[in-house]
Amino acid sequence: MAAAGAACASPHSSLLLSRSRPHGLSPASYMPRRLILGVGTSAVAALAVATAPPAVLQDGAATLFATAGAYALVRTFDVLTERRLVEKSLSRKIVHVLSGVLFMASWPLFSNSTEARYFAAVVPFLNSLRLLIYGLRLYTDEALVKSVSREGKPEELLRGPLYYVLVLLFSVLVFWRESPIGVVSLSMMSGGDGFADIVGRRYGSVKLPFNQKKSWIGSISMFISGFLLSSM
Ligand SMILES: Nc1ccn([C@@H]2O[C@H](COP(=O)(O)OP(=O)(O)OP(=O)(O)O)[C@@H](O)[C@H]2O)c(=O)n1
Ligand SMILES: C/C(=C\CO)CCC[C@H](C)CCC[C@H](C)CCCC(C)C
Repeated sequence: MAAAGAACASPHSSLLLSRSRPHGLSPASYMPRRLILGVGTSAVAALAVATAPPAVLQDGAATLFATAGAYALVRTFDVLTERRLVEKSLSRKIVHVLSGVLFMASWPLFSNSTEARYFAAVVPFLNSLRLLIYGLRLYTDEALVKSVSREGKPEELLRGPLYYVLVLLFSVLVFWRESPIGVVSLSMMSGGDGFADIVGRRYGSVKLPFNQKKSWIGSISMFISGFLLSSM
């Protein structure tokens, strides 16, 4: 099994083994070993295929995991702001950064099937429904409003946060993991924009000549963090 595993791990190991005769082995004793290795390798490959979970199960589990993660993220920052461990405006930006970054980080959990992107799209879709329901005040969710709004008004959910999850939804459906356009755009929107705020608000005393609300350091942080994130 270990030998077969090693042969699987490196495609050359099986070739090397079949060309060179190990010391102390007669051709007679060596031949069956070659045979066993060959059979073992294909058996392990067949076993791996047979025991792999069906794509639909894998994608279903990944969707559940990411949906629960999104819920936990918002709850965590609600608790942190409630206990005054994190400032409200900082909490909103951290949720902004982490939502996109962790969502992209969850993509490898999905299978390679053609339907995988639709499963992944369920996560921003559910979150957009959630923002609509609470933003329109059909129900109330204090935690969500506190974690992602500026002033604590439910209507605010229908602006920045809703546009944000709709961009995630669009990018997953159109670009998924296959195009760098999606990854770069989401990295800029989540990481770049979030870091521009976090750094710019604290250290951005020198403003851009054409926009007095934005600073040089904030804009530079946006490009650097967006670039680093998309290259990861
Ligand atoms: N290039 C940038 C972007 C942002 N900022 C800083 O981050 C703050 C928020 O910027 P932004 O994220 O663009 O604004 P919003 O999220 O729309 O607004 P809010 O201030 O309500 O968070 C700005 O006021 C500014 O201090 C900056 O210095 N340079
Ligand atoms: C505060 C926000 C934008 C305005 O600046 C972001 C709002 C985020 C949403 C309420 C939650 C979005 C969750 C993502 C769709 C999925 C995250 C999954 C991950 C595994 C945690």
